[in-house]
Amino acid sequence: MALSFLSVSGRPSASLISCLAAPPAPPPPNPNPTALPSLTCALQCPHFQSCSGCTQEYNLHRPIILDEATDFFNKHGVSDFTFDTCRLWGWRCRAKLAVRGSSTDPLIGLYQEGTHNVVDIPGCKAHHPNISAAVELLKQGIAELNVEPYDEDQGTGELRYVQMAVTTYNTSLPYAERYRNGKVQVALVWNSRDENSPSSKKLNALANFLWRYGGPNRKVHLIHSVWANFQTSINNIIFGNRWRHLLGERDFWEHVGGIDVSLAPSSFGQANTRAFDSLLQKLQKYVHFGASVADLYAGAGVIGLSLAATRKCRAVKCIEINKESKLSFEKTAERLPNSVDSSISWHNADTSIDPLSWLVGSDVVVVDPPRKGLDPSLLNALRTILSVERKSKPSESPLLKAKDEKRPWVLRAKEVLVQIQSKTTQEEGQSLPQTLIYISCGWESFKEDCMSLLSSKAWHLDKAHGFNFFPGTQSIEVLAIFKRGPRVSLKKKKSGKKKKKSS
Ligand SMILES: C[S@@+](CC[C@H](N)C(=O)[O-])C[C@H]1O[C@@H](n2cnc3c(N)ncnc32)[C@H](O)[C@@H]1O
Repeated sequence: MALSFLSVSGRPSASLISCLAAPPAPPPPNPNPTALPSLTCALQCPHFQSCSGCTQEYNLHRPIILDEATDFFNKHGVSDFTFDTCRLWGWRCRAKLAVRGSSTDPLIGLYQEGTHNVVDIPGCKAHHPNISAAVELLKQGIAELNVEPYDEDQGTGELRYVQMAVTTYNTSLPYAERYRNGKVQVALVWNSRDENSPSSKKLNALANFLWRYGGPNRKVHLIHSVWANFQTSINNIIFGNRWRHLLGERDFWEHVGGIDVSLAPSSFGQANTRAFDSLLQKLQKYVHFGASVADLYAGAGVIGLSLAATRKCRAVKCIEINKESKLSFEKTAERLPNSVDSSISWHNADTSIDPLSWLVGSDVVVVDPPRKGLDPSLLNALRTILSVERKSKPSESPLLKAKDEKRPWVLRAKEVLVQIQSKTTQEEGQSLPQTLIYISCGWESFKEDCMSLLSSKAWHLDKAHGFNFFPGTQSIEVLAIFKRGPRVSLKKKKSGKKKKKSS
């Protein structure tokens, strides 16, 4: 269904760009063709009132905050903000679901708003359809094998949560069929310390059940692999530290941003694969060929490595706090085309510790923080970047200071865990970034960080784009491009040129 470019009278409007937006069932015929396309972009989900996942039922192509975002960017100098409506249904390729109820009547879904009551959500309109199919299969396995869902009050039971992730990477299928035929990596969060506990027999039986009825020997091959995670803590943290691969392919590949990407179940992965791909393609245009890039809050380094491959970056440095992402980074880096000749590194570090040291030597810094936004120390380093540059005599450069660092805990935090050298020698420069690319899933924190950056006068907003990463919710994903220093108005630019000519 093609969505038109809409404008709301009396206010600047975002250009709406539509991509594949297939409804779950054919929409009812529209008796009034002049009416707004609200009904054709409706969620049509029976769980809407009870499940906390979606908060917007109509106009999925126009999240409620879109007008506010358009106004905000316009006020800050970006009059051509665009919004990509993306896929409206079946977009979620990664879901973490609670397992509660009883073995005869298991509930697998999200909490009801403000409670810890789990709402069962068969046929959820946001989930990739194969996640829903895998959940149904899991329920059958739970009932048949008498698996006890977790009881939060008592701390008893066996299965606490399940994470389902869909890979649409299947090069043996034509591109148009890959999404529909995605396979599901199932990670079962088991209420025991490790695989040696007495209940492990049941865990293995459940994994075998999924494999027998959803694995490669079935007409429809649904299950990609089965993993176990062991978690006994009584807090709300979903995953424990111990992971075990049980069945199926160990490696989970996806293709986004022009590269093959490996994602372990323990690493961060974007929920909306197709929308993320659109964002990466847009982002690449803002990075010049041969740039040196710092990718902060990097996860498994998907953004940095995609830039290394598509923008022939001189250097890419990824900084991530979760050490579980290291293996996925290494696998992805190994699969980069041979033509990639960047100096690439992945650091298991906290961006908020000595953040300036991560910025030095990069032309472009990409930040993709969690919903709460930038760490205050990083925000401060970005705000004061001009003064650091001005004050720095060559002998006092931030880079040299970083090299003189002696504090063992700071040195430990900066340890390079993965290093791939470029074939041609690349000297790390001492420059500070001229471009800041901010990717945000938290609109409120983004606004605050953005205003703080602009008020410092160290940066101005150059471009901004929105992506419908979470249709049916209040959230959008923002890609904002900041450039160093104050905005140079077009008038000034023109008069500057004239002066040059006449002199
Ligand atoms: C929104 S995710 C983005 C991941 C990655 N850019 C991607 O698109 O796959 C945010 C990431 O920041 C990491 N993170 C959170 N706080 C951090 C910190 N203080 N320093 C470094 N990484 C951090 C999280 O572990 C997570 O992987």
